[in-house]
Amino acid sequence: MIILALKIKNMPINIEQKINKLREELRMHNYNYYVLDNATISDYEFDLKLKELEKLEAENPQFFDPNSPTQRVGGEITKNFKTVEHKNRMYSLDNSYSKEDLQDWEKRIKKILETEDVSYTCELKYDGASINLSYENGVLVSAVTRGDGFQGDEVTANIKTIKSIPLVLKEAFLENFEIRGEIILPFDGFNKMNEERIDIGEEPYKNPRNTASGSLKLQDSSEVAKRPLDCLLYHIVANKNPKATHFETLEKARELGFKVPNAIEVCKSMEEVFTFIENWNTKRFDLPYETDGVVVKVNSLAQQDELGYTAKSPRWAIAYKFKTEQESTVLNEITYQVGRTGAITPVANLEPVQLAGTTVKRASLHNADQIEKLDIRVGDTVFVEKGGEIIPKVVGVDLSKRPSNSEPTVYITHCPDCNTELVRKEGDAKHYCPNEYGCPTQITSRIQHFISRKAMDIDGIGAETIELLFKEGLVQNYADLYELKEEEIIPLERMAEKSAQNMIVGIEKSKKIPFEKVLFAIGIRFVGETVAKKLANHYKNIDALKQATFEDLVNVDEIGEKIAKSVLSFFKIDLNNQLVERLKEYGLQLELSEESQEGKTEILNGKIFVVSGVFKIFNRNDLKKSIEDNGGKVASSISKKTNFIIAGDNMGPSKLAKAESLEIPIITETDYIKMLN
Ligand SMILES: NC(=O)c1ccc[n+]([C@@H]2O[C@H](COP(=O)([O-])OP(=O)(O)OC[C@H]3O[C@@H](n4cnc5c(N)ncnc54)[C@H](O)[C@@H]3O)[C@@H](O)[C@H]2O)c1
Ligand SMILES: [Zn+2]
Repeated sequence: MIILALKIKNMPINIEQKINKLREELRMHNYNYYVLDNATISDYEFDLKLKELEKLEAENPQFFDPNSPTQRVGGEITKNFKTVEHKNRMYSLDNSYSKEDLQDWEKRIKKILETEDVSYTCELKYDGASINLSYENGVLVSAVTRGDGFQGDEVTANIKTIKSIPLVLKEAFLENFEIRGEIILPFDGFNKMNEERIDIGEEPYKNPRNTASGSLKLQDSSEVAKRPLDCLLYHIVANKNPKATHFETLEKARELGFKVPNAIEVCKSMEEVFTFIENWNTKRFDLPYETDGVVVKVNSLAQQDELGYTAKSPRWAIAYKFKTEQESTVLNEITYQVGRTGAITPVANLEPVQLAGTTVKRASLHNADQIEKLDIRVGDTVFVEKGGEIIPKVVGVDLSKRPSNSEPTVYITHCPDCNTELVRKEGDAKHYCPNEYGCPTQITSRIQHFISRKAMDIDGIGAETIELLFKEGLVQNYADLYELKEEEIIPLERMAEKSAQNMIVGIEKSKKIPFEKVLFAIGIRFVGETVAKKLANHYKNIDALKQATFEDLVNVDEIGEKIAKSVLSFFKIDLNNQLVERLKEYGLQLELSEESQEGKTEILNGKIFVVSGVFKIFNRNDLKKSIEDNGGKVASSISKKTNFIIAGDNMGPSKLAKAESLEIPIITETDYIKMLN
């Protein structure tokens, strides 16, 4: 008896605790996902937990809390932007994973509407970050993120860098309205950004969605402008919408100049909705961007009004989530690749398996932590997923199929290539081979980088030829290329007189490649194409760059501490200096050419400018370019060395105070133009 009473007494407390624990957990995941753009569990796992909480709350209404993650849109506002209240709330969407869920939804809405006569629009669910654009008299006036649904971050300046978003509409449409869409990063652009990151030895970005969302939160719009973001629109909010249906409204949006994808259909029944879903479940892999489901919406706007909203989502819409393309297969072997910067990447060699239309044999295992976290072992049956990334990834292990003699994976301690002991810096997920100048793969990858299209663009030599030349002892570094002789090359495997000649011609031609590309080619870590261009324009020749101090470097516009340190350590190494001197002797361009100086003047003669605020005549980047083209230099922050500050509207108060205390003249853009004339 006593035991029973205790049990009954304890039960509600347990459920309450369980509910609170789930709420806590979900709040943490929301924070990781929306604020840090770095989720630590899969969306599917997240959705399961949310559904579990929904169920517990429905069964135990006494624990209702308006602040529960089931009652609120998951996002948050950040402190880095102006917080703006939404005129019309922004909602999330209810999720479903099965046809039954959709049929239940249909029943619910038909019951509320008291009619069988409902048609739907089906759209794809674009995977990015939601945005609300406000137009007044045909002009874009603000762009705000969803935030917590009530208020969001005002990111107008960043949004204006996205070329497909019309700043002024083709025709007037209502006095004012809002249009909502998804900021996405197409696969192409995402993969290109990652190639560049890998190129300079940075960890690649995880996935397009996080990267798109993270890009919106960058403080520097010129950085955002470099990212190939796009915006797909799906909803107009207007007081006096002249259209009667959602579909017609979207057509109108398209006419106004917005990018509204074509994969939209009006469906007269759930059967037609299912057909749309099935079609796009496979066709979506041909799209240039990521989609994670289909959004089904009641087409009639009058019916939408009648249905209204729950605390979190419209009743008139529901998302159907695609299942991620996943297959299981056997992991035969783990091999380790050495990158140009010495970074080690573990690779899963798989029993070939068909996945999303391609045969997959290899998949990325990321790093030692990932292998340990998932306890991945050779012989395991593993789950492989393919997203928009070039290389598929292993996401889990089917433990029920683990062989009884399986052994935990022991990560390598020494370089598979040169046997040097690997190192791991604090805060870095990857292991590195520190033998930068002796490790064969690092040597050949550096030469391969040197000849690559974006660098010296040497025709007639490919990556394999470099390996061959290295193996044969003909080149040890990129400078050796310029000593190669035809008669040395001809006897090599798979070489003929013609190909040897082509190589020599290609190498000779590369002597004309401009300085900024040479600077990129010599492979200073973190100096990518853009940074190389910046440094070349600022320092004009390699010797000036070599003499730059840390303070000089970090004061160059857009050059941070990491790059500055890397430049300094590159020139601390004798071998690098010897190579650079040799390149100079061979006649490579180690200073800006006269041609690239054309149209440029020396009027500003080394004067250092700091640019601050928003400008009317120039856009910020053009202003900086103009300063550099006329012999001036642009610095990132105000110091004693600054000669002038060109101030636009909204110059930051701390900059203003600093300028005044150092008595540095503050001029307008008009003053600047006068200075040039
Ligand atoms: N893994 C994690 O830790 C974690 C944490 C939080 C949230 N999540 C995931 O995020 C999702 C929840 O995020 P959410 O609240 O933004 O909901 P959601 O992304 O599932 O759906 C709502 C959003 O879909 C977007 N959308 C795209 N195409 C659309 C279209 N054609 N029509 C209308 N809207 C369209 C809109 O921006 C809208 O705000 C869930 O899938 C969840 O799994 C994951
Ligand atoms: Zn090595």
